[in-house]
Amino acid sequence: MDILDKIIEHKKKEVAERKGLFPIKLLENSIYFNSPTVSLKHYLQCKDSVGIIAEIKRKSPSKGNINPYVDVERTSIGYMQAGASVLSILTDNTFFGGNNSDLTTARKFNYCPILRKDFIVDEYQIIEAKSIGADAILLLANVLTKEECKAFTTLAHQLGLEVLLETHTLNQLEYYLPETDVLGINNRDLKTFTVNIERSLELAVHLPNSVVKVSESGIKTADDILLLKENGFHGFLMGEQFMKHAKPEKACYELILQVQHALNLKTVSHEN
Ligand SMILES: O=P(O)(O)OC[C@@H](O)[C@@H](O)c1c[nH]c2ccccc12
Repeated sequence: MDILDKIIEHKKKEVAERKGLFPIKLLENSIYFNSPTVSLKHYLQCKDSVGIIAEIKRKSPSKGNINPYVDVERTSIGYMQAGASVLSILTDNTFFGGNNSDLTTARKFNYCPILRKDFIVDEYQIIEAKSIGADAILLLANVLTKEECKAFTTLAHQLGLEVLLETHTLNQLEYYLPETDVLGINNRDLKTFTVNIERSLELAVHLPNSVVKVSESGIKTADDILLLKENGFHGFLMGEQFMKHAKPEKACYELILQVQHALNLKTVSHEN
């Protein structure tokens, strides 16, 4: 049994418990349940932003503790002030140290798209995502059947949420549907933890330009982002590279400055 199997087994038990503790009727009473959402797809296509999806990740199965006591209010606001386009908040507690209130805290203080990063195995979690203030959910092709992905996408849209579909292999690109909002390519193999951003480049050539694409995991430098941008990526999901610093928002700010500087230089040299 690999780590992904363990996570999913645990998640199914957790969801069954939560359904008992917080029935759907209760979730529907949340102030966020009927609130309008902010479009991830739209924000990722804004021409004047770099496209960073900045993540709050306290720990991970591959790295252990990264920043267990992060101040979510300060860091989420700081990420947005740094020029990030989207926030990604891990809400899984057992393996990633996050929780639903991290997302709600980020929601209270920011007007931007917020991705709920968790392992969705049940429709209940999609309703829960809306009730805690998320704008978008992650669906993993690694974990779900094509039919489940389709049904979960339909429910997400009914609730006003967008879907980031995460893939890792060529076969999984078949999960992409016309109604999928954003396609993610995870550079990390969730079963072995090997990370290589080449994975994004290899898979992207099989996709039409019109697909909004996000490269996820293992992104470290401005050069990584420039390379991915040249290959048609709109979004860059980054966790550890920021979170390993005491002030993740400062690392985010510096990286965005570097990318903007490189992009400006490029425009100037094209003009000459
Ligand atoms: O910390 P990194 O290497 O920058 O990766 C961020 C993000 O892509 C990663 O946390 C992630 C991608 N897909 C996931 C699915 C579940 C949990 C976590 C993830």
